[in-house]
Amino acid sequence: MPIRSLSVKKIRNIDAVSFEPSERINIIYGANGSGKTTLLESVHFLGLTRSFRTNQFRYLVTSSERESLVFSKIDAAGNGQLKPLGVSRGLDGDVAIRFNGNSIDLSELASLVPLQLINTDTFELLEGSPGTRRQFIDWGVFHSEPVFIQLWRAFKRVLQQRNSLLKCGKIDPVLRQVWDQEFIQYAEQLTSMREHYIEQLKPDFEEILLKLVGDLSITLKFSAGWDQKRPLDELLAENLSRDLKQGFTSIGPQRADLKVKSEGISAAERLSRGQKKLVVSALKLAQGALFHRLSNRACVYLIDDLPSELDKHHSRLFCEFLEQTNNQCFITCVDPESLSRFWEPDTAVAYFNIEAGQLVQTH
Ligand SMILES: Nc1ncnc2c1ncn2[C@@H]1O[C@H](COP(=O)(O)OP(=O)(O)OP(=O)(O)O)[C@@H](O)[C@H]1O
Repeated sequence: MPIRSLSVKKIRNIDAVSFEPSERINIIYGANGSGKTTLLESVHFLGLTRSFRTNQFRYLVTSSERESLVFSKIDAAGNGQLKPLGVSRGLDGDVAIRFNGNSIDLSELASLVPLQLINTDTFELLEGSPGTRRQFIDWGVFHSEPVFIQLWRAFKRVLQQRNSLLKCGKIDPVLRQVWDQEFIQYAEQLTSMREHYIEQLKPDFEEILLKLVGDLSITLKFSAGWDQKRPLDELLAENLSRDLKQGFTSIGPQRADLKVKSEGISAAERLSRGQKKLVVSALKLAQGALFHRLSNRACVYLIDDLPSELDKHHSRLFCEFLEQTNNQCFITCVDPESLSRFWEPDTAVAYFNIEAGQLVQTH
C-alpha cells in the first residue's frame, strides 16, 4: 500500500511540506527538534487521524493554527492505480476522511492504510501493561478477521452492562444469567480469533527474530484472560462475590495477555535494551509479514530512530531485513551515514533532510 505523494499541513513544526516518497525505503534525517518524528506522526495521522505521541489533538496541530491536514495519493490495491486520500482534523473536533471522492469512517481508513510503528513506545510491548499487548494482538485480528470489529464492539457493550450491574452491588440472578450467556458467547469467539492469530504469527516471528538477532530463544504464549481448562460460566459464578465487591468483571478477554519470555523468564526482566528493541521490532515486522501473507497487501512501516540502541551489525541486519520485504518504510535517524551503507544499489532508497520543518530530498 505505498504512499506515492504526501502533503502535510500544520502539524507541529511542519507548516507545509509536499513530497513524493520512494515506494520502498525513505530515510528522513535531521538534527534534534527538526521535525523527523513529526513527519512519521503525519503519516500516522493519515492512517488513523491521530498522533502516536499525544492523545490530545491540540498538541499536534501547529501552535496558533486551527486545523491539520494530510493529503496523499496512495496505491491502495497495490496495482499501480493511485487514489486520493485526505484526512483533516480541526480544533473544534471535526474530522474529515475522504478517499477517492467519498467520505469514509475510521475503521475503513484503518484497514485502507495498515501501519506498523516502531518507536521507543514499542518497548511497552515487553515492559508495559497487558493492554498494550492486547492492542498488538487485536491489530492483527482486526486486519485478518472482517467480523472482529463488530464482535469486539458487541463484547465491550456486554462487558459495560455487566459491570454497571455489578457496581449496583446486587444483581438479579436471572438477569445475570442472560448477560453471562452473551458474555461467554462473545468471549469464546474473540478468544479463538486471538489464539488463531498468535499461532499464525509465531512462525513469522521466529523467522524474523532469527534474521535480526540470531540465536535468541524467545517464546510467545497467549493467555486468554481466564483459566481455559475450566468452563467460563463456572468461573464467572465462582468470581461473582469478588466481582460484586470490586464492581467489575475480573476474568474474560478484557484481561487477555501475550507472555513474552526468554529462557523461561519474562523478556522484560532478562533482555538488554538492544535485544528488547530487536524482539519488539520482530513482533511488529512479523505482523507486517503475516498481514502480507494473508491479504497480499503490504503495511507501511514507520520506524523512528532505527539506529538508536543498536550496534552497527544489528542496524545492518535490520536494514537487510527491511530491504528483503516489499513494504514501504519511513525511517528516521539523526545521521544518514549511520544507515547509508546498508542498502543494495538497486534498492529504491530516498533520502530527505528536514530542517525546522522544511523537507528537502538530498538523494
Ligand atoms: N504544536 C506545535 N506547534 C509547533 N511546533 C511544535 C509543536 N509541537 C512540537 N513542536 C516543535 O516541533 C519540532 C519537531 O519535533 P520532532 O519531535 O518532530 O523532532 P525530531 O526531529 O524528531 O527530534 P529528535 O531528534 O530530538 O527526536 C520541535 O522543535 C518541537 O518543539
